[in-house]
Amino acid sequence: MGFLITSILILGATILTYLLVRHLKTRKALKRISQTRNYPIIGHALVTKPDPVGFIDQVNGLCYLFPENPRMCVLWLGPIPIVMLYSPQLVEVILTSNKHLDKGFAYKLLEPWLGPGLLTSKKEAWRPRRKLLTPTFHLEILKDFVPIFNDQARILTKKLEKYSDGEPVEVLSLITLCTLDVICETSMGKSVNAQLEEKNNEYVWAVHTINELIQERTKNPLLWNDLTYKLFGNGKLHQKCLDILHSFTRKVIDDRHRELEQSGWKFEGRLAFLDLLLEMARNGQMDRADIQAEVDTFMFEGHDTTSAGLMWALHLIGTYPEVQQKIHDELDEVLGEDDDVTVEHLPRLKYMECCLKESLRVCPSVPIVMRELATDQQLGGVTVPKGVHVLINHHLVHRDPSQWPDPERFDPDRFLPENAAKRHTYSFIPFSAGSRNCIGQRFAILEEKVILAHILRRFRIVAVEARHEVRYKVEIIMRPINGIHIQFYKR
Ligand code: HEM
Repeated sequence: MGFLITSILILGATILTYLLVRHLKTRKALKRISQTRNYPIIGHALVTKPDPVGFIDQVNGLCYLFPENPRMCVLWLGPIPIVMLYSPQLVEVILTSNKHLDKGFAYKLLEPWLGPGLLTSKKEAWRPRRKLLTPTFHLEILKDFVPIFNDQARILTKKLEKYSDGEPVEVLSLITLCTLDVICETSMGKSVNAQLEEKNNEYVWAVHTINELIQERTKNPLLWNDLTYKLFGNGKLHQKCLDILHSFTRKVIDDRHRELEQSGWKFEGRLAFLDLLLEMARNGQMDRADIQAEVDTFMFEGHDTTSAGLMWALHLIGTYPEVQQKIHDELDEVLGEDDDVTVEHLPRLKYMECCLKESLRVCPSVPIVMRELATDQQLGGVTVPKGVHVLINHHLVHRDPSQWPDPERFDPDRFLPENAAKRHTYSFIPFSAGSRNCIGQRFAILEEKVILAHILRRFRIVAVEARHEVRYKVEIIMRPINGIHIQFYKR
């Protein structure tokens, strides 16, 4: 017995010594990168702000403490270092690399929800899956979705008409139901009528709640273990969200599967993304768990990102009447009396596209992404060791003053071709970049253009909150703390 206890103690001491030596080695390697005062093992724990707003202010504030090139610094989440990059040059090194394609620990916390789907999977599993799914987002396929974007946008504007006397409306919840209907109908081939059912949508509630829980858990390494999370964290609420999210998507898959079986697997008209997944499963290229993971991933990524993008665009356009006037003029000229926004109209809505891009620059729906270094990597003259996590901060890259003079100014003209051509390719990365970029970016821009066109051709909008009044939190998506309120006036 005594021998056993001594052996366990020696083993424990050896593991702890190994971890400590490794930790001290990493600290030494990262010493030359800018960082505020921190301590071995606990890192920045003594000064880390616990609330989501304070935390992101603190993270973004580092850029003002360390504004010079190479524009990188280190944050320590306890013993774990995160190297934050905020210059296009450094971001390019990581995003163009074919080695650093894994996402790292924060995405592990997404796995109970999104499984090993495209967003979270390791590069070995990701590569063939991405190859398989990329053609389903081909522009020719996306064009078929435009009538659905129109139908759902019409329902949204009809709902907004109720408020067209200038009563302030909290817009995120209304838009989210619209983008949820869009993703279900386009990609899953199934309408869920979220917009028409007035009751609170459980799925949307669960998406927002689980986002908050994951953000809170990411900051606290003590809660990364499932058991400690269940015992001391919000494990119960997390499980409740998972049950709601998975039963919603399971039903979407089962319903479609049943419909296809009943029709003898005859596909009529446009093939939905889910149809393709089910067909791949029939051909043995995927199993049921793979389908569930991809449906969960696309349902989430495909609606929550676009609704946040549209909300921020309305807030910014509603703040600048002169910008809005130009959009109104363009819409009148391009659409005339036409009710629908057609595939032919879309490329002609050039100024509106500049406004959407400028909104994504100022308020990127996905403000940060992470990568785990697969090998040692030179960054800003320092060798950052393999295994370290790199955080790419879109919010700050989009404010690099060498690329974006007066970065806080909202100026859609920055995206006119003659101005955009002068900038570094990686200075604007709302959809990330490189081979692991957003698969849905063209879908997102088309959808946002159609919905925005429907809203702005019918209404003049006014943002209730001034820009400096809006406090936001960063979960996976960037959201305002107290919502965004807009007044709508019929044109
Ligand atoms: C304004 C809208 C959107 C924004 C700002 C956005 C942004 C992003 C970003 C930054 C990433 C990289 C994430 C990372 O590296 O961790 C990403 C990945 C992804 N996005 Fe989007 N996205 C949007 C819309 C969409 C839509 C509409 C879909 C689907 C219909 C979608 C599906 C995905 C998927 C599946 C990935 C993972 C891709 C991969 O790893 O291969 N996104 N998105």
